[in-house]
Amino acid sequence: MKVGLFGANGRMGRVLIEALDQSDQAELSVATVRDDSPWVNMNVGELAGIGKQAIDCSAMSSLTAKDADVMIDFTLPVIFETNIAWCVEHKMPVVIGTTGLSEAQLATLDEAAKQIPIVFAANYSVGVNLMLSLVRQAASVLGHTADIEITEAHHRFKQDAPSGTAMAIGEAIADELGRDLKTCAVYGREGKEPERDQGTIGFATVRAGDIVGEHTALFADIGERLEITHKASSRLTFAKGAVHAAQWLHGKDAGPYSMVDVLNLKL
Ligand SMILES: NC(=O)C1=CN([C@@H]2O[C@H](COP(=O)(O)OP(=O)(O)OC[C@H]3O[C@@H](n4cnc5c(N)ncnc54)[C@H](OP(=O)(O)O)[C@@H]3O)[C@@H](O)[C@H]2O)C=CC1
Ligand SMILES: O=C(O)C1=N[C@H](C(=O)O)C[C@H](O)C1
Repeated sequence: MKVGLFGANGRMGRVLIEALDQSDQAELSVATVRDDSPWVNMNVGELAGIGKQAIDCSAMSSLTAKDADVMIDFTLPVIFETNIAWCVEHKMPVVIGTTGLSEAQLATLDEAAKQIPIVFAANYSVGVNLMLSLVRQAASVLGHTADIEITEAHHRFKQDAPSGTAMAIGEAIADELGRDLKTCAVYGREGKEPERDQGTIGFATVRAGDIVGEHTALFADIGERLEITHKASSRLTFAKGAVHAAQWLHGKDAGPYSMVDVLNLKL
């Protein structure tokens, strides 16, 4: 199966090249970069630091529908519309990992999924997708009495906050409790504040150094607290999950799919 990459030179793009090199079933067939990128014609293996590979990076404008069976897109929201429009126009299934998408962009994604198969997940690790079930269970038992706080930490280069995963954890907990995250979320605190409102879900963000990605959901009452934590120590975890998703997506009907579908995690 032929897999293509948008944004081959990004942090995730480079580890996706590595994950595809390690895959027995998926083969990297095209790796795009901006038309004016210094990486156009750079060998993908040399870009990823894994030794020379069969193909070089291509300018985005040279991409054709014959180049891949499925595309993978881990880029930034600024280029999201361009990439998804290309996939819709060329009837190309796509695995999307870009986070920080706006409400309008999520609506565009839903519209596109009426025409092409799309896997979209804020986090492609098995552990985080299991965590999304565990926090629901914790919320159903403790959530009506405990204070709920979600904390996340990432590297200094990350451009969106809170992380997509933190938002997905918040959505899962709010959904389980019948709350609307839009109205119950509190993002950071500063200065003099009234006593904590138990109906809220708090978010706190750390950006530092080279932290790959850490998330904790805290359920705290008087006398006890439960913390559910996931720590990613390698981006290869996300990349391997995305390659797995691409293989799973190949041949599927149009529709929106999640990593829970890919992993069949109906817990
Ligand atoms: N779902 C998941 O499991 C995970 C999701 N992510 C998400 O993946 C995304 C990428 O992360 P990361 O690799 O660290 O980010 P990087 O900043 O390292 O890479 C971003 C990529 O997008 C490209 N890009 C940015 N702006 C433009 C533009 N205007 N036109 C064309 N290309 C553009 C960059 O190309 P250029 O260098 O030329 O600008 C680069 O290839 C983020 O949204 C992150 O949150 C990350 C890890 C896991
Ligand atoms: O930007 C990152 O690096 C990551 N982004 C994703 C997110 O926003 O949740 C997933 C992972 O934590 C790494």
